[in-house]
Amino acid sequence: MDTFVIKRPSGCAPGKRKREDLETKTEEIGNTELKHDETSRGLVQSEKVYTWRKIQSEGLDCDYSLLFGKAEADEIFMELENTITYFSGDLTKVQVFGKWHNIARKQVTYGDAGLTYTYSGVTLSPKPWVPILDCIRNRVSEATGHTFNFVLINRYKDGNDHIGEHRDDEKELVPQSPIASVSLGACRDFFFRHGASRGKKSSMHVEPVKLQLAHGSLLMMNFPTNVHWYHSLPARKKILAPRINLTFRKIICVK
Ligand SMILES: O=C(O)CCC(=O)C(=O)O
Ligand SMILES: [Fe+2]
Repeated sequence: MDTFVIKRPSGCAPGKRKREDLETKTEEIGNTELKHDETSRGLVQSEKVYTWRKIQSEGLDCDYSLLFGKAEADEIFMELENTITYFSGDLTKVQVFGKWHNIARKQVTYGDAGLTYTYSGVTLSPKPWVPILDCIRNRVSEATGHTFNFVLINRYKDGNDHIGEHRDDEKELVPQSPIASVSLGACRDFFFRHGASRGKKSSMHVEPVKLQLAHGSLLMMNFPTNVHWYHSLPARKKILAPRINLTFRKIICVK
């Protein structure tokens, strides 16, 4: 009888990473089901099946799913806490209308060698990939079919930390590429507001879109969301637990 070969390219929990290409008939199931398809050669392969929620409005197109079950998400969160080192010094400040402010969270970037991007007027190179980030990135690619060469990580120590309204519309991004936002830790509210309905002189009324980004979730922000819509993660004083968000992006490679 043919062997059942189950490829596990996506195990992100630290103890599971080396078990790729393991030959087994049994499989652990996290938050996702596993689909086993028998091919004509009798080879059985496994594939995770994700349940997606489509979020749409005028020029907004997002997909939301749980990428990791609780146990795996807990392990990934701990591994990130143990391995990720965040920016310090001047890189923890941003300039808004000429004035310097401390950002209300910690940040760092990782990515492919040779990439550069501009952050608050400074051109930087991302840190090199580390195994836990490779694992998460692979899982996102497996779930979405998209590839990414860069990640911006934000750490919110508690509900006081936040990010103000902005669009992810940097000129370094590959035009029309999606942004994949993975959330771990405390569940937080996340808001989208249409650019034309912001402020007192808004030209039209479009209902804001409010989401909750759960532990282990993936939010795909597809084109043209970031053309028309601003997003934010407001402060929530009652939240005491930390949260880590990773936005995987595709940056233009100029070599
Ligand atoms: O923390 C989040 O969910 C959003 C982060 C974000 O908008 C960004 O990094 O551009
Ligand atoms: Fe953003």
